Amino acid sequence: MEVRARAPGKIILAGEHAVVHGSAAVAASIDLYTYVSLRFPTPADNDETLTLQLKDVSLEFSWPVARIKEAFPNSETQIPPSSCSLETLKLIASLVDEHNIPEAKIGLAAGVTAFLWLFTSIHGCKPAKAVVSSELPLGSGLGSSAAFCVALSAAILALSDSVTMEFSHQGWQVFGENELELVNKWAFEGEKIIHGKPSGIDNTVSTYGNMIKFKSGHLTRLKTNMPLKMLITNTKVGRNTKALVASVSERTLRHPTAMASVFTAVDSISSEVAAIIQSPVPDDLAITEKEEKLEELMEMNQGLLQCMGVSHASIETVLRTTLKYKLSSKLTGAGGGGCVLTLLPTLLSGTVVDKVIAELEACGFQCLLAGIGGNGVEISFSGTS
Ligand SMILES: Nc1ncnc2c1ncn2[C@@H]1O[C@H](COP(=O)(O)OP(=O)(O)O)[C@@H](O)[C@H]1O
Ligand SMILES: C[C@@](O)(CCOP(=O)(O)O)CC(=O)O
Ligand SMILES: [Mg+2]
Repeated sequence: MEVRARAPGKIILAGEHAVVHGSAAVAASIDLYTYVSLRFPTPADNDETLTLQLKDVSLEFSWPVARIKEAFPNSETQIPPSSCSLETLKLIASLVDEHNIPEAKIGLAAGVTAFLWLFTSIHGCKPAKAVVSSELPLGSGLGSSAAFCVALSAAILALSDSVTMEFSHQGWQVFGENELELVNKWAFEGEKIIHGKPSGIDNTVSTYGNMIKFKSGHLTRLKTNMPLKMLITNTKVGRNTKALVASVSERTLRHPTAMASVFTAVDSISSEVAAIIQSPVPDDLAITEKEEKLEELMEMNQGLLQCMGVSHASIETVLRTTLKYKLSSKLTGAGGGGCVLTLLPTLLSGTVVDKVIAELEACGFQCLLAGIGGNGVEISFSGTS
């Protein structure tokens, strides 16, 4: 039997980085997904390897199960989810190192390590093949790392004894609440391996979908009927979330009082964004007023992200370009390059949208309009057991 899982990427409307330090943040899922298919070989396959195929980067990693047992002698299935100790991380890293990942793609090692930790923790040392592909740009602020961990955790758990719910064998299906909680906890452990110190917002919004407020590990699901359209501009400047999160923590150590004020300001912005998004929208005038408030809050949040040191020349170019059309923007995700959000007001003409996209693309950026607030992780079965 083969299981497929798909988990969405996300945008952060307010509060990135500050959320790692206890402030509130608001995020929404987007309709771009990471897909994982997982199957166990049949006896006829005579396959004794654990394989991870990463289609987006055209790499495949395969280990004989005996080699994993040898490198990792104390591996045991973990119930409930637990963190990967430093010692185990080193053992897994030695398995990943055997594959000589090209230097330019070294950021992938953390993802491969997360896979090995999630798989062996849930299934032990067993042959299997996982195939990953994504519609998300990797390392761009749209939460590819979280979607990777959520889709992997969902697929791995779906074929484990930890999930006992009955599934029909047709189309994409959602897990029950208990299963979602388990997927989210495991995915968080994977994100820890990739991000170092994640807040948990990315894996949570990828698991549950829709729009959420997140503070100190606590999730509030937001209900909204406000139409929200965002242009996503990928500067295509590569960066690494782990390094950016660490740089904000270092600045916080150097300037604890000033940074505490920055984080408090972001907390208020996120709470206001959540309140605006949730309040009823009786008419077009009310929508315009709300959009104007959101635009101002996005600009304020961007200013504070600059204070944290995570903006970038490419991000500033997007801000200046969109401002020419009186549109407000902020970086989304870890910054340092990556993606920028621009609010597209409901009454904005299509011609202006086309012009701003043309100007951004002429700078070498890539624009996309994704659907916001769809389902979280889903799974689908095929084949017979
Ligand atoms: N589809 C994928 N295939 C392989 N690795 C992936 C994939 N998606 C995410 N990753 C892992 O996540 C890392 C990117 O995560 P991160 O720096 O947090 O950026 P973001 O989450 O904003 O995309 C990659 O370097 C890789 O380790
Ligand atoms: C910077 C941060 O707030 C979001 C990172 O998102 P991304 O990996 O850049 O998509 C980190 C976190 O919350 O774990
Ligand atoms: Mg990430």
